[in-house]
Parts: sequence; C-alpha cells; structure tokens
Amino acid sequence: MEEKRIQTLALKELKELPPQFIRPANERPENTKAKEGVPVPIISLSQPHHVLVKEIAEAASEWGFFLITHHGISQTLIQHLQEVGKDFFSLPQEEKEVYANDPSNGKFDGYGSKMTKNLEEKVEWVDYFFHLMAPPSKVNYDIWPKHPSSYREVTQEYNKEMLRVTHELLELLSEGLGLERNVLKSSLGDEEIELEMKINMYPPCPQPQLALGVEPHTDMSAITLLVPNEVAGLQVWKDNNWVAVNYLQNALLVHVGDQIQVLSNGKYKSVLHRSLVNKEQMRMSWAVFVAPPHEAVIGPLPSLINDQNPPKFSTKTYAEYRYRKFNKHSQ
Ligand SMILES: O=C(O)CCC(=O)C(=O)O
Ligand SMILES: [Fe+2]
Repeated sequence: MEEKRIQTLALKELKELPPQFIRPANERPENTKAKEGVPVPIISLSQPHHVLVKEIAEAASEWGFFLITHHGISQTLIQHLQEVGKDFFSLPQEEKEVYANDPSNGKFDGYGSKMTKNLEEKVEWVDYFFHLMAPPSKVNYDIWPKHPSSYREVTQEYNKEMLRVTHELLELLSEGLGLERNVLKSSLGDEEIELEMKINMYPPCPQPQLALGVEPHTDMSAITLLVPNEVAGLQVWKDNNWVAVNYLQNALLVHVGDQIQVLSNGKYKSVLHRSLVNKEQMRMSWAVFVAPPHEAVIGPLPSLINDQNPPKFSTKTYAEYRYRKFNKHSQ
C-alpha cells in the first residue's frame, strides 16, 4: 500500500524527495527565499489600552499578522499542550489510524494528511490532528485523542485561555475600527464562536528546499492563534516578499483571517502565509482557528460602508464561504 502518512515516509530515511512533494520551480523555498532583516510586529498586551488599540490596528492593517507577549497564558500550560501533542504523534501508527479523518466525505475531524485532489496538485509535507474545542455544546470529545490521558484536560484548559485572548483581541480590533468593542465578537456569533485546534506535525524532510509544509494560503477563520515549537518555518507575505517569523519563546502568533478582512471591509488584511520544513528536525505547530458558526452571515460591517467606501466583499454565510474556498471558486 502506498504510504499516506508523511511520518511513516519520513521514517524510511529517503535520500530523495518523492515526486509528489517536489514543488514547481517558482514555489520552491530555494527560489523564493525570505527577505532578511524585516522585523515582524511584536505587541505586548500589558501596554496602556490606547497604545494597544493603535498597535494592533496597525499590525492588522499592514501585516495581518503579529506576535503577542504578556498574554497571561502560563508557560507551563503551553509546554503541557506541546507535550500532549507530541506524545500523540509518538504513538504507534495503528493507534493513530483509529482517529483517521476522511475529508473527501466531509469528515475533517481527526488524524489526517492532505491528499492530492488531482494529478497536478502537490502534497504538503505535514500530518495533522484536527478537532473542535468550543462551544462545548458542539464538541465531540469522543474524537479527541485518548492518549496521552491528560490530552483532554490540558486542551480544555488551553481552550479557556484561547477564549479569553480571543475576546480581548476582538475587542481591540473592534476599537481599532472606531467601533464599540463588542461589534466583532457579536458579528461572529458571540458565545457560538467556534474554536478549532489543528496540530501540525512536519517530520524531517530529505530535501526541504524543494518542498512545502503548508502551501501559501490565507486562513478562512476570523483570526488564528498559533504556538509553534522552537523549529523555525513559518513565513508571512509582506510587500511582495516572504518574511521569516523567528521563534520567540512563549509568544502567541496571531493571523488575521478572511472573516475579519471581510467584516472590516479590507481595512484589516488576511495574511498570506506558508510553512517550510526542516532536514534534521521535526517542526510542530498548534493552530487555533477562531471562526463563526456555519450559519452566520458575514459581510462588510454596515457602519464601515458609505459612498466613499463601497463594500469590497460580498455577504454570505460562513458555510458558503467555506464551500467556495474549498472548491477554489473566486470569492
Ligand atoms: O505551521 C505553521 O506555522 C502554519 C500552519 C498553518 O498556516 C495552518 O495550519 O493553517
Ligand atoms: Fe494557516
């Protein structure tokens, strides 16, 4: 049987990358190097409120991406999150396969590897685990990893912190648009806002300069909150260049996603990003996608629209947005 898990393939210690992973020349990291010396915004949440509103609005408008520090999440909790994720991927292969997902049948939850959709499409060098974390009424805890046994407790604790930071960021982003602080949160469904966990695991890759971990994309979410392990790899697109995001211990990486770009009528940018892989080291990242429920109707906020500022995006349900993006329609 052809291997479908990247982790299993990586264990074979291949000298050469199999062809389905070799990117066309114009996509390869060796031909699209990141620009050196460009500092990514780093914002401390402990600053005075008015400074914070300004810095977050600037970073969200100019980059669609920033790092936050002093977010109040304990380093121990982040370490535990990383340990339980790593422990899951260290389980024997058959134990992980019990959780296998099936995206072709609309079942994204569980353990997966992106499969080719057609002959042209290249495969990403990544395995992942994906599951919903909030709201509790929609979460199916049965599909969360049962091993390690502390996975659930640690992840629920992390979810609480993600909700807290999400609410704070949505308030700051609302104020940065000159709006009441609750506007973005309520437009995204208030207590129905969904948090999804995606643990990315990028095994060592024999020829990392020819491959991509995750290909260039913007997130469909409203925002994405991510912690990586210490292995560099994330790059963000800024002023027609890739910029490498350096590791900063205990920082939280914030991506503005498509839904905030739409709600803000383009004032905030959904950041294009990609991830590279490493020859010797395993890279991991924990991405939390913050998204509206599928039935939420998302469009440019009416208070931001006038004769001088016509809507730049159409209004549609999040379900329709997802459907179109997965099927690569124009938006
Ligand atoms: O691993 C990373 O740093 C980025 C992953 C990512 O962009 C995603 O899962 O959407
Ligand atoms: Fe992403």
